[in-house]
Amino acid sequence: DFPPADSKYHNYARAMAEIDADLAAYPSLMSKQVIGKSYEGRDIIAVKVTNGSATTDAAKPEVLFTHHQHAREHLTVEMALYLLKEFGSQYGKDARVTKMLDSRVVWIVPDVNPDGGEYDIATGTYRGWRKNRQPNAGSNSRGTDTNRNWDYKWGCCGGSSGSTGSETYRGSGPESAPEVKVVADFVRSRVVGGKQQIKAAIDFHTYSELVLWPFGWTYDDTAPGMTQDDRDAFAAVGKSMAASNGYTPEQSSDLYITDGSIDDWLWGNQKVFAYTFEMYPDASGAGGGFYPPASVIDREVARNREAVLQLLENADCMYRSIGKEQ
Ligand SMILES: NS(=O)(=O)N[C@@H](CCC(=O)O)C(=O)O
Ligand SMILES: [Zn+2]
Repeated sequence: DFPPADSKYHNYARAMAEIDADLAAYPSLMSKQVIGKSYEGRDIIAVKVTNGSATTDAAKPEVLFTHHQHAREHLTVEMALYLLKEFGSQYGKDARVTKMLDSRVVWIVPDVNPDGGEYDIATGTYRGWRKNRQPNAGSNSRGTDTNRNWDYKWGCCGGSSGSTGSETYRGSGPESAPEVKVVADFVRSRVVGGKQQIKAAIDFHTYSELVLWPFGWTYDDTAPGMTQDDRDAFAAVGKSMAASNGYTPEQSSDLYITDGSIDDWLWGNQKVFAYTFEMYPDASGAGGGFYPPASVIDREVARNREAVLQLLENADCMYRSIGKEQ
């Protein structure tokens, strides 16, 4: 479990229990589905948040929030729990939240890598673990970096490693990590009538306080599959979200080249306007690096409230942000 001083953080069991309590408290807004299992057999869940009695779901654009791809980035699970609490408690009270839950479907996958998260805290002292806990054939090194395992330009461009011991090991093939296949299959299941219902997404990470958008595999702003309008819409909404939380907005390759990332696949393969948020602390790491004190949780999860609302409000047409309909 977490060290005693950090007992406010939720381990897997406590996070799942908190979510079940939210489901019980807000039955008309929330439902849970198990979308698959981690390598070690833990449930990977998706929580659906919408006013079920409003117009049929078919008419509502969908937005996906994913959390905890990287084991040591525990603040991102707290971010998921905050969103569930905020949506549940503010529906019918806050006009923007109410309007969004009446007109959007929100999917929250609160823990993509539960095995890694549990391993990181299993001894009561943080291990600094990043990857999943899947063994690698012929190697004593465990773990695939799930954020290099998505099936878009996998291993194309020096943005990942082929060495099993590397922190950015891309796996034996695209979607070789069970956790990635589970979430990718879920996203593919949201193609209805040939159209992907999910329009926008945020994958939460720590740290450095950044709002990132694709592509990560190339330094170029535009490329096949990313027109100037696409890029300008990504940047316009990205900059607006960053202005609200004080993070730095940039294309993810401005940080470093990554290949096989979730955002490149969500946009490149599914045309989902997908962002990565790197949460607190800033790039200096002052404030605790991957392990900020529990005292900052409430402030740092609430810091993204406005950005989340802005993405929801833009999700029906991201090009509106650049004065286009497309
Ligand atoms: N959270 S993190 O691992 O330090 N940074 C992310 C950045 C993701 C990205 O650039 O798309 C990663 O390298 O997967
Ligand atoms: Zn990360």
